[in-house]
Amino acid sequence: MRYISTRGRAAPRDFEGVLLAGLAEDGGLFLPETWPALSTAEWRALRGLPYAELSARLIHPFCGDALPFEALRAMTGAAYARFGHPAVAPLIQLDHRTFALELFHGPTLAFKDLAMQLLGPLFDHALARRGERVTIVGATSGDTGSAAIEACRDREALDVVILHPLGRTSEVQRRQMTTVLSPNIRNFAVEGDFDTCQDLVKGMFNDAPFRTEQRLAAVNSINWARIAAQIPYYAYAALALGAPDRPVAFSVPTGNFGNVFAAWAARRMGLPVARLIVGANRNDILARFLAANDMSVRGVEASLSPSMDIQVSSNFERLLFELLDRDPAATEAQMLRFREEGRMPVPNAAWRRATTLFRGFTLDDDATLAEIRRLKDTAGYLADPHTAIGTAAARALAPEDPGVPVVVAATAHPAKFPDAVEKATGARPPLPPALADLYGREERYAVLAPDLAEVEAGVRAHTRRNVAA
Ligand SMILES: Cc1ncc(COP(=O)(O)O)c(C=O)c1O
Ligand SMILES: N[C@@H](CCOP(=O)(O)O)C(=O)O
Repeated sequence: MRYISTRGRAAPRDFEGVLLAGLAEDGGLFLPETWPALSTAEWRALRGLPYAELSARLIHPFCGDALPFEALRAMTGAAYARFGHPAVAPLIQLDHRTFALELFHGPTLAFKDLAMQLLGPLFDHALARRGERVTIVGATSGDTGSAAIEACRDREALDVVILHPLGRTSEVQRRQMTTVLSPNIRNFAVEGDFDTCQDLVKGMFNDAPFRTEQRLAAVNSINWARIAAQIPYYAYAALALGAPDRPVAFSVPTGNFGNVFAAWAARRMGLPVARLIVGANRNDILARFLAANDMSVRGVEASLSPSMDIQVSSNFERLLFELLDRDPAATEAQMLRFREEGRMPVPNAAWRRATTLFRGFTLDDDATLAEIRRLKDTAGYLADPHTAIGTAAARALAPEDPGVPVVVAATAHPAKFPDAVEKATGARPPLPPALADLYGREERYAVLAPDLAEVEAGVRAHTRRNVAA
């Protein structure tokens, strides 16, 4: 399997190449040159498989010769054995046609663990084979950071630097990152929002000498391997509900567009997906795009669903490339204009194509609290604020055909956002036993200005220290 950049000017790579490269050198994102597709009979043959087996079978077509199937199967087996539920990603029925796909039974209680627990061993495998080490730089609005840190801590060939927006995550999210004191981990709190952090990460990748010197790698969903590892849970849910002989819809609380793009990729592989519902908080750029082709940045605002406090969604570029019939020059022109002007006039034909599958939905904080309360009252279900946006979106925008079930990506455990959940329901969700002492642990992080030179200096100081150690 070969991968090409959405901007067309970076050399194509194999799976291992894109795993280690992260962002393409031309600033674009990697995508498979051709999409693997399964026939109806092949999808049927996957029904009833355990999660680890299903994920190995669906991810392997993206790996090609770079990784033998048995090696990948051993990795998925070990990764998902760590999860706190035997189904790994259980499906919970909320009403007659709505289901929550719980993606938060991994070690850091958010959907990021599904991919990140696999990324750690994938990095190890590739780096051991090459005799190399890398510096991982990542940006987080709260969940990617802790999942990456948990997956990469104490791994010999990895140094990790995570940027989070100062004061803009929940306290549980921050502590999950900053209390990990492993010598290969470094946390920076940046005076800015998530978009600032993500921009700094891309700035480091686009600084070619620094990128080479530090041998940078990515754990954000700019890394194709993240998306590939998020595809199987959509198939797992759909197969359980009757696919490929029954279509399903997904409602996905969305920020960086990686999770819903993985659902789009599952559909591209032949899974019958009738609709993709994109849920947003007041940072509603994607909902405005889908409603009225208004892709314009208005500045990130803080909300009760901080992981979705994002305006510049990295993975939108992957969808845009597909909507523009894989025209890299047109994609690059759009992205450069978006960066310069903060708005992107997507050609009408491409926008209309997007709206045949995607619907956008926005929920403010008060309505999010009301939805958390409603779920508790009607289904006895405790949802975190991100998931609640997904369930409200599912009710509002379910397909007209009542025979199509709607699966909501339940992206985080309610205990990660105890203040919001308590405010909505009066009940404070306790942390699971493995994190029960989180508030008593020592924290370590440095506060940095949103300045590329300062951040690069911080990364250098971290990796030098590790080289010396
Ligand atoms: C709990 C939670 N829900 C939803 C999202 C949005 O997902 P994505 O960034 O893949 O769109 C995130 C962040 O990624 C998250 O942490
Ligand atoms: N919501 C994310 C933001 C980064 O998303 P990613 O999927 O690109 O890693 C977070 O919680 O950090």
